[in-house]
Amino acid sequence: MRIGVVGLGVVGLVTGAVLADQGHEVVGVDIDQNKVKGLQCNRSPIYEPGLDELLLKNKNRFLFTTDYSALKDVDIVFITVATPTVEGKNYIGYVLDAAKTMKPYLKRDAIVVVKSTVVPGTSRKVKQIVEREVVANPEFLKEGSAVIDTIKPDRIVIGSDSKAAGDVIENLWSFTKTVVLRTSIEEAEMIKYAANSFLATKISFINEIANLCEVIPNCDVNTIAKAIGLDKRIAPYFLNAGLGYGGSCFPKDTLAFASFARELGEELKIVEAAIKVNEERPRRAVKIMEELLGELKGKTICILGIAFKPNTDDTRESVALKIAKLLVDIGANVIAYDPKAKTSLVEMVSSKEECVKRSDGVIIATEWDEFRGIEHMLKDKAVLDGRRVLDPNKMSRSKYRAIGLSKVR
Ligand SMILES: NC(=O)C1=CN([C@@H]2O[C@H](COP(=O)(O)OP(=O)(O)OC[C@H]3O[C@@H](n4cnc5c(N)ncnc54)[C@H](O)[C@@H]3O)[C@@H](O)[C@H]2O)C=CC1
Ligand SMILES: O=C(O)[C@H]1O[C@H](OP(=O)(O)OP(=O)(O)OC[C@H]2O[C@@H](n3ccc(=O)[nH]c3=O)[C@H](O)[C@@H]2O)[C@H](O)[C@@H](O)[C@@H]1O
Repeated sequence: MRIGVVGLGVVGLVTGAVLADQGHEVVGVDIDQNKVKGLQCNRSPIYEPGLDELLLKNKNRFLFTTDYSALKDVDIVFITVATPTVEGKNYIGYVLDAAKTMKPYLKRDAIVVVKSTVVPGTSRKVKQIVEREVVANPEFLKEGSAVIDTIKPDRIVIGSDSKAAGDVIENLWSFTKTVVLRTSIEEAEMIKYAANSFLATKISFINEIANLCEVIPNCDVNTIAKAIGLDKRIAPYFLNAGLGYGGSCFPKDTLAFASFARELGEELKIVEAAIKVNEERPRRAVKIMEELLGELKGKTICILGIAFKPNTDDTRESVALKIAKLLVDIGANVIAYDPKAKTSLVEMVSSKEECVKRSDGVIIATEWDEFRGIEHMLKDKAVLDGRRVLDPNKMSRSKYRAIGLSKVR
């Protein structure tokens, strides 16, 4: 089929690349000229495992442009533009702009698919604008495993008014051989927010248990998480205690969902509590460093990992950067190392060895594999293992703290 993808971020690029790999002719449209130019020269704007290879392999089937008229022959067009949270609310301006701009070029029977995360009611607005069938097909991929998540998703959600339009999209994704849920448009939009909010809540829940473990002797949150996760009703996933959730989605989507509910006169109390717990994480990390090192003004703190999670160069809403900012504000010197991500907020150094060597204290903020097994490098340093990558038995008792591990052991 001929497919359009509007918005070439993680979701648009991966969706386009995977569909091109299935033999479809795909055209990607973005308003960012630099991004499009780079893609035309085979330069991917993001690091995502497997994506470069897929783009290269399908370079004749996935073309890039800033010109919306390239959508004139497409059978299906995905809207994958950004939907940031602005002043606490889901901003759908880019989605509506994309819909308005594409409309004059679309074939009469083209199907418009809303893949961006949008509050219930948005896809129906898109339908009014484009005057074509609209399908809500939310995306559940994770950064760092976006390609594999798109090829093998846990489920596909297809919300549509028209059975025929829904069938076309169901058929498009049939190669994934996964469970398909056919829903109303509004249910599909709601499922996305409910899923992200539930996952964020799971993380905040275990982070509160971690806080409690730290003030009880002989307690390790990892043992608690493992044991509760063996109950099939709880499941072992998303129970890694740490410095809190970051990234381009959980923080923005939980906020937007809670304020969307409030506008309708409903309070999502649990989601609001999950947000509050998460917002307190960076300050807690700084407090632990203060307990280890005393006043941090003038001290050098090395942050290992600034990406919001491993295997990505994405630093959007990265907890590491929030901690860095707090440290800078209180007068600490902050240096950081990350295998892939960059920032201009603090000095980046080129190796973990240099970062550690120059520091008084070390915070492990992202669980990159290369930070495992480095206990020997950390002797004589104050260390906060914010992502539980170190072996507590190999660490000094007085200068080391780990999230969710008793202060007194
Ligand atoms: N990043 C992720 O892991 C996931 C993101 N999502 C959702 O998917 C959507 C896209 O997210 P990302 O790929 O991270 O976005 P992104 O922010 O990385 O990229 C969005 C792209 O849209 C482009 N854009 C904005 N307005 C445009 C317009 N009118 N016409 C054409 N292009 C336009 C921007 O230039 C940018 O390149 C968001 O709604 C997000 O919540 C859903 C699941 C996973
Ligand atoms: O809507 C989205 O954009 C996506 O948001 C998340 O994906 P992503 O943000 O890429 O990454 P996650 O693996 O979910 O991690 C998010 C944050 O939670 C933290 N996290 C995750 C799991 C855990 O157990 N503990 C924990 O602190 C990570 O460190 C990271 O900062 C969801 O997992 C995806 O299903 C969803 O599609």
